[in-house]
Amino acid sequence: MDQRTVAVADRLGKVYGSGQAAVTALDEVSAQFRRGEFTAVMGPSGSGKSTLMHCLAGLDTPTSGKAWVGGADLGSLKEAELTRLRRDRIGFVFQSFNLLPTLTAWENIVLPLTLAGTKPDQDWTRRVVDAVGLGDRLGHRPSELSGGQQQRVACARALVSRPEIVVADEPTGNLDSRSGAQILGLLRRCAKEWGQTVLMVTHDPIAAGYADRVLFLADGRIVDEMAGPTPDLVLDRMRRFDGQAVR
Ligand SMILES: Nc1ncnc2c1ncn2[C@@H]1O[C@H](COP(=O)(O)OP(=O)(O)OP(=O)(O)O)[C@@H](O)[C@H]1O
Repeated sequence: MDQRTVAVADRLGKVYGSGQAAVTALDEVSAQFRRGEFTAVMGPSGSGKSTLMHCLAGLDTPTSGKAWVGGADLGSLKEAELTRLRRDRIGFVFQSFNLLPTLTAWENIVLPLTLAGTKPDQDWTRRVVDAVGLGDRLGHRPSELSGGQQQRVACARALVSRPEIVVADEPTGNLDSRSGAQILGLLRRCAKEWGQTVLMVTHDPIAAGYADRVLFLADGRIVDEMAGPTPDLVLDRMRRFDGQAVR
């Protein structure tokens, strides 16, 4: 294994339900994710993108195969160890922001530290807050912020504990293109400047163009990989998903 490998999917399989109702969401998916690498995961609806991310981030348990993070086999961890790993090593950004409405932007950002009972690393927190560029909006509640600003708060919250891995599930799905570009630029910076490993699910070829590589899933399998993606190349590849719905 490459020394820079931070996360590994090793023949991951996931079957939901059983018998006639069984759905194979992942079918022997193997992939490695390196430090400082920004990977986009694409594929038709239902191809297993979210399931793959959730298994890699310890939010879901695979039916077969293994997920490794930082040398730890997630399947061998006790629930408390898994919770700690998720808290300390993985930052999550979701399409729907998931901010707490009663807290200010600043309180939302430092919430993971408050819950963990740790003091913010002042220097790092300042860098994160500067990077998301919320300026004088830190005292506002989510309802007083635009969607783009809310997602920037969510990104800062994901980054404040300085995780090795940032997992983003359609982070720009609810944003206009300008706000989306700010989020994507920030995720790129996480990888290039701060050496974090970024995994992003997206349906958008423009978003995928910010990544270092794209993994294409179909029917729970990796069917292709593209290094140095551009929106045009990605769009081209998506059109070739035989007869499958492409959003
Ligand atoms: N909790 C669940 N119970 C049963 N089936 C599930 C569950 N979660 C996902 N699935 C099924 O597993 C398959 C893969 O789902 P997944 O959400 O990973 O796909 P996706 O590529 O992320 O889709 P989308 O782009 O629509 O979000 C789908 O057929 C889905 O219906």
